Amino acid sequence: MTITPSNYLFNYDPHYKANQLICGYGQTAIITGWTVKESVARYLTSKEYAVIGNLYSPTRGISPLIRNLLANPHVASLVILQSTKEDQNAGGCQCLLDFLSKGFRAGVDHIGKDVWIINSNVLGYIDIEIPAEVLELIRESIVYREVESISKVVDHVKELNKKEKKKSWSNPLIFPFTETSSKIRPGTKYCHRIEGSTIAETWVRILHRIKTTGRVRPTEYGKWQELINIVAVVTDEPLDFYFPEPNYLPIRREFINDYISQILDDSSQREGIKYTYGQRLRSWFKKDQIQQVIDLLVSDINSSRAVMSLWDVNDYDNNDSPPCLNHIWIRTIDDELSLTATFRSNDMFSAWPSNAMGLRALQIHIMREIQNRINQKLKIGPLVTVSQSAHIYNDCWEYADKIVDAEYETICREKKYADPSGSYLIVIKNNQIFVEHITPGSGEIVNCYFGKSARKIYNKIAEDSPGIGIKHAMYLGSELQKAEICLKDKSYHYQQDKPLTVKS
Ligand SMILES: O=c1ccn([C@H]2C[C@H](O)[C@@H](COP(=O)(O)O)O2)c(=O)[nH]1
Repeated sequence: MTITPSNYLFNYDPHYKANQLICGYGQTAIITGWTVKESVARYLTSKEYAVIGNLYSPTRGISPLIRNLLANPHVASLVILQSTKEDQNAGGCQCLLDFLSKGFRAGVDHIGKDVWIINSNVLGYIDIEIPAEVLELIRESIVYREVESISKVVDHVKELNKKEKKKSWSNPLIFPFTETSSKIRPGTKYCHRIEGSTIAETWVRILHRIKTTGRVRPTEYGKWQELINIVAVVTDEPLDFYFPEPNYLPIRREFINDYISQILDDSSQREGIKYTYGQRLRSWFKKDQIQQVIDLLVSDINSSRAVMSLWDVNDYDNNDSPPCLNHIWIRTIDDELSLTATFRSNDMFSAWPSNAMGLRALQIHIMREIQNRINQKLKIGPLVTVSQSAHIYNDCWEYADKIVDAEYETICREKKYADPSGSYLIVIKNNQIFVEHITPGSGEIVNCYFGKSARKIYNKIAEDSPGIGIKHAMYLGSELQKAEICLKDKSYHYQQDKPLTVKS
């Protein structure tokens, strides 16, 4: 009896990101880049491929892919699909191709960890735990082809399946994987208000908050650390966007224009592309919602009906990847145009900075369009994002920690004096502690407190002004205690903001 090639079955056994892969029984691994993997799988039978999976990031995605291939040495060929703008921006597939054709060298990643760096114009890393000779073995043993459309993937895979089956090029090889753990402090689970002047600053504060108090929980993608409802308020992102020097954000300025177009511009439905936010906003519901909001606010700048919706109730039934960004509200107050957006689920490490920049671009666009049509000067107000599941995936924990270690202290050191809750002037008068509460900037007196006990006064202030800044509250506690000491021990003289001095 002759055995036809299709009778051979190989079991693909994924060791990493198993639930993100479509596994089959053939010898060809298909890497779909940013194209939805199911849109390739539907044209093939499971005997025709070994595995089908996405490759998003050259720094984080190539290592698990190579580890899985080493654990499955029956894979003889790779078909690498690069067909979307996102593939060009992220460069994952290009970097993988460069690994195969140009190799790699020893180096360190941007947090100082030893890694293999791929010889490519795109920055890509491979875990140092995989020995160099093993990486050379995989480069010599696997054949590969780059293709630019789903139909070409299918044709090529079918062609490969006509050929003789190949012998495995090695025994399965598995290498250790160092997973970083997290020391978590107690903290509230729900609703965190995090404010920063720029997207970059706010991002570092978000990373710090999730890494220190977020709950670690399993998800279908592996582990992540999560807080529920992070309300991020970006107060002063400049119109041309701030990128720190050196840039510690996970995005580059060149990437942002393409991303902005995904939020601002309509796009037609294409196989393999999930959706774009622009499409949801401009045409999905047969209305241009961005234009609706502009028209509404031109006719009534105070309207509280400026809502854009991206969530379609049908997403429950027929969308494997329903939009993470769900609602956007525009609201003007004191001539400031603010934008608030809600996300059902938000990857705060890899996605939030570009999400925030895209939304800021939308906010600027809407403000300028309204400005052009009305006789009223508008200012750009804050950008607010509400992320219901605000999470960081475990493969980013180490990077997140390094960024927090490098940047958080510096950011916190920048003094911000203006507490929107106002200021407090403390003196000793008539043998009592006397406190005046004044408005920020204009300094009008709105309330006063007096008594002999610091504790009673600060408790009352905390009850009256629960929105007071945390550092401001701590400062007031220590100032009031100093005043109480001076009241009790007449040899000391009290002066706000000055060290305790003995009266001469
Ligand atoms: O604009 C986006 C699109 C996706 N994601 C992240 C959130 C989740 O980590 C993942 C989507 O997974 P699901 O919730 O759809 O399973 O992608 C974002 O943060 N922002």
